[in-house]
Amino acid sequence: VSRQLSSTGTVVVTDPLNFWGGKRVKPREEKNAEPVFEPATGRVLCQMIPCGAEEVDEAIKSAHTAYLKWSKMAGMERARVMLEAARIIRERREKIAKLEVINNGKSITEALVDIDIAWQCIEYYAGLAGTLSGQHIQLPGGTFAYTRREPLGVCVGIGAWNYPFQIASWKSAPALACGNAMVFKPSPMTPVTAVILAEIYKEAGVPDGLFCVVQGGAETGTLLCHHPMVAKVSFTGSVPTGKKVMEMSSKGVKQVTLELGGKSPLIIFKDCELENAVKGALMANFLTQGQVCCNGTRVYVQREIMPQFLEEVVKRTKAIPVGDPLLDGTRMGALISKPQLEKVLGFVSQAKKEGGRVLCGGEPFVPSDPKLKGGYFMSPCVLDNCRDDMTCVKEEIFGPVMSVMPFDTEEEVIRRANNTTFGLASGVFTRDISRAHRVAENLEAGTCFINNYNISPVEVPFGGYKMSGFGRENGQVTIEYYSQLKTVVVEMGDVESLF
Ligand SMILES: NC(=O)C1=CN([C@@H]2O[C@H](COP(=O)(O)OP(=O)(O)OC[C@H]3O[C@@H](n4cnc5c(N)ncnc54)[C@H](O)[C@@H]3O)[C@@H](O)[C@H]2O)C=CC1
Ligand SMILES: C[N+](C)(C)CCCC(=O)O
Repeated sequence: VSRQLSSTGTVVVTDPLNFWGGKRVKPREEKNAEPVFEPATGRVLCQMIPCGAEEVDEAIKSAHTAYLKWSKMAGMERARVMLEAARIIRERREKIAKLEVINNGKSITEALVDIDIAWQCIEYYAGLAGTLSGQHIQLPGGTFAYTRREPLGVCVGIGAWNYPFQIASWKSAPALACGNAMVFKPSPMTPVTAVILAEIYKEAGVPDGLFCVVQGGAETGTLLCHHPMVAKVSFTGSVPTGKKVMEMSSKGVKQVTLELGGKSPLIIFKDCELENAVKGALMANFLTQGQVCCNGTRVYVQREIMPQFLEEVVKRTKAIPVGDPLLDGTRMGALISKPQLEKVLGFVSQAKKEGGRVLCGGEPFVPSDPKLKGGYFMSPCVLDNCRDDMTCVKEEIFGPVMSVMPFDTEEEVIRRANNTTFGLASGVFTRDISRAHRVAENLEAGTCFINNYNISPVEVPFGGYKMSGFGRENGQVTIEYYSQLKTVVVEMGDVESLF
């Protein structure tokens, strides 16, 4: 993609977006096609044509054929192929990031980070592929047992639209490292980059079919979850859909990993380093136009420093350059869709009705560039005067809206922070190290960031408590979620029969 071709408002994708058997596959029939929009312009970027039952079956069978070869390869050999895939992604990061921006609407600065995290994830699990092993257990009389760490088989990945390429990598890297194959279904709103990952794996040398991409929405997702040859489903998305995925998977007793939503608390104590706390609050709320599952959208600020905090956070929020996501200077692009923009703006008006005060933003934003007139932009919003019982504080907004609330004591703020059905992430800013670790211990969430927010090194496990899901992505522990133990018992004496 040349510089000219890849500017905002110019790209049209016509190549087939399905991938199995080692190549892109044209949809069998064009029916039920849905237009996919470029968020920054509102223009049609391509058509998403969902896969039906026969296509899903073909993809899964192709994955199974690849699994039979791949799972028999040495871990070190799988590692070599994965390292090559990571290298190719690194080499093409600009091109992939641009397509991600055109399809998703986030800024190029962020998309480049996403692509870097993607190859790092593949590199990390390549490093673990050669270390997979079991245990040797000694039993009386020289008899012994050993365990083997074996793959599960064909795994399904179902992704959300906020981190399309990164999610496909977070799911496929540990799956492939363990010897599994994966059939991945991107969100119907972001179908264009997963197939590039499939091509790169192929180029790096995986057996044909090892990483397949099927396009589609709920129906295709349902077919995947019900397919008898699928061993596991790893899902990223909303809580209601996650529940359905779990229910469907239960019919075939399939393993599930659920990365669901959140309404995470960020707690800022008066002894914090204020400038860092303000930066942390921005990182916790405004990445990817606020459409991030682990965002710290309930910002609790100790009363004494509330005025200084608000002044600084509002000043910086107003200064965020919103606009053409492909420009290097842009820090906030467009939301994923018109309905999503309307939904988020609806949360802001509801907050006003319930007594919230808009300190800045919260309005549709029309960039001066005429080609962006139809884009789904809004100005990032800070809401003050919020209470725990307000809709904007209870529900996941999935947009650039920060709700700020005062608190007085540590005990009080922990109780309020935990008063939610979600539990994905949390954060605390303080210079008191005992307090920091005590708060981290007492918060009911899968991650607690101390004196930062939303950094996600691939070495670190990521996942939810409570209704934010279970299972983990990233880190060594994820090997457990993509493998199973076989116990082999070896008798060295005679059989002592009871009969
Ligand atoms: N926490 C998170 O990471 C995310 C939260 N959301 C929230 O969910 C709202 C709705 O967004 P959606 O993209 O519609 O989320 P969703 O949870 O419905 O979709 C996520 C994925 O699941 C697939 N899917 C949908 N129904 C399915 C079914 N019955 N069986 C199998 N797969 C199915 C979708 O095609 C997509 O690939 C957003 O406005 C946002 O608030 C959305 C995406 C990610
Ligand atoms: C990369 N990070 C931590 C900002 C978000 C990743 C989780 C997600 O898929 O929303």
